[in-house]
Amino acid sequence: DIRYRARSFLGLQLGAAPGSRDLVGEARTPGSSHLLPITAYFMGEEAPEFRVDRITLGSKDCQENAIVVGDKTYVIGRTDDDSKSSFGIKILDKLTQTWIVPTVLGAQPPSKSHSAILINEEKILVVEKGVSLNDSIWFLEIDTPFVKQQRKIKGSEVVSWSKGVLGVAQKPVVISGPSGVGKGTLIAKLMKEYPSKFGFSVSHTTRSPRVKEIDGVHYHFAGRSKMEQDISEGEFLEFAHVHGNLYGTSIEAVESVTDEGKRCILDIDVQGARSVRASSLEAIFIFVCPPSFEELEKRLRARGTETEEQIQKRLRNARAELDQSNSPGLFDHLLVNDNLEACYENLKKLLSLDDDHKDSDGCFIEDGKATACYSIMSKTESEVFLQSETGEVVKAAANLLAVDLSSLTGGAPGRTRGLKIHSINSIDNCLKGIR
Ligand SMILES: Nc1ncnc2c1ncn2[C@@H]1O[C@H](COP(=O)(O)OP(=O)(O)OP(=O)(O)O)[C@@H](O)[C@H]1O
Ligand SMILES: Nc1nc2c(ncn2[C@@H]2O[C@H](COP(=O)(O)O)[C@@H](O)[C@H]2O)c(=O)[nH]1
Repeated sequence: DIRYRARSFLGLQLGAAPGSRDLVGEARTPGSSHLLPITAYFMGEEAPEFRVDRITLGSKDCQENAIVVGDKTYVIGRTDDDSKSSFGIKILDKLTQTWIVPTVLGAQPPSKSHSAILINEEKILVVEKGVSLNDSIWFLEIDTPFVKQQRKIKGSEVVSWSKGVLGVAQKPVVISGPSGVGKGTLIAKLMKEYPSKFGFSVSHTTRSPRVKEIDGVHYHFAGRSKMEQDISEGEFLEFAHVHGNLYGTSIEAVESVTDEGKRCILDIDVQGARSVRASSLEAIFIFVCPPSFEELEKRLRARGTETEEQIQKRLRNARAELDQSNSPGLFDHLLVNDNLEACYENLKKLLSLDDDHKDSDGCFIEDGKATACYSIMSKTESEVFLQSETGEVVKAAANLLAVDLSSLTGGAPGRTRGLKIHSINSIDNCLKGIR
């Protein structure tokens, strides 16, 4: 039913009289020439300035989608500007009756034509047409933990693009512990033994390189102002002031490892671990303890990389970090690094125990690289159905795809991993799902 489908696309109440709190537009349903009279009214008046009056959903000239989420309406539009086209996003706040132009974080979709649907209070699914299926699934994060965090930092409205990635990656491993406990030593052993399985998240830091440290390998050594600017532009998953310097994990540092099909290892302090815990990145958190405070001091001195003043600072901070290792819900595992070999064996055991996520399972689409032209047809609680624009719905059941929403896992901001897509064998299955 065209009206039903248009309503579920837009989240709008159709046929509402002027004066009601409804948004308005004109909707053309996929494969149909019907135009539905939807005129957007707001508090008795037409919405000002950015009026949504030409929504042509699912057709080639798709320009705008309006998605209602509580008191806000997100308008996702495509703007053609000289030779370049890009996404424009505006938010209508019903309470204040104002249009807000949010800061948009993350790499944006290719901005061809698209369809969109709200999948939960945190994310809008956007399906791009005329690109490969691998590149067609995007999420506009509107209220994920990452967006909430960025909103707080910027003090203004923020949304963030996140690309859907087929298949499930293994959870990254966050390793924390006081300076000198042996985190780097344990990670180096792991990377040496399993070079194709694990990849190191190369952090940024404002501290000076030590002898033998290589820029881009051990750290990205950065100037403070550039790093602060990149942080304010949302490029970092987490950052913290540690022992008098700024350290941070860029989103790219984690995603480049995961994109290589490797399990990402992060060596970060306790503040950083807390931030990652609060982010959308699902990870395993390990705290490494020294056998005693005296032994920690001995190792730090024996390493010979810090001045006496820096050693004292690191030891003071170590006490605070050790206190926080028991914070409820922060660390999943504690490892005591007394005998190095024994600790390393325990680390390996612990990591293989969590081997429940196999790489790239659950994707049933054979050719994700072929150019696809799908638009969103409908949604159930756990799946979104996509219809090929080149097929006729009733006859060509193979042209229907289901995106499994239950399988999504948080990647670092910028990617949503765990996408499973399968073709619908029978139109009946699909219709059953919709009903
Ligand atoms: N189990 C161990 N027994 C004795 N020495 C160790 C052990 N583990 C690591 N070390 C030594 O302790 C020193 C500190 O180790 P490492 O640099 O790996 O610590 P870290 O936790 O990574 O420190 P930071 O947080 O400052 O980077 C190194 O000289 C290392 O060789
Ligand atoms: N929050 C973050 N902490 C980090 C990051 N990279 C490293 N660290 C931590 O800093 C201290 C000191 O490291 P050092 O190399 O100067 O000895 C140590 O505890 C690391 O775990 C980061 O990106 N974010």
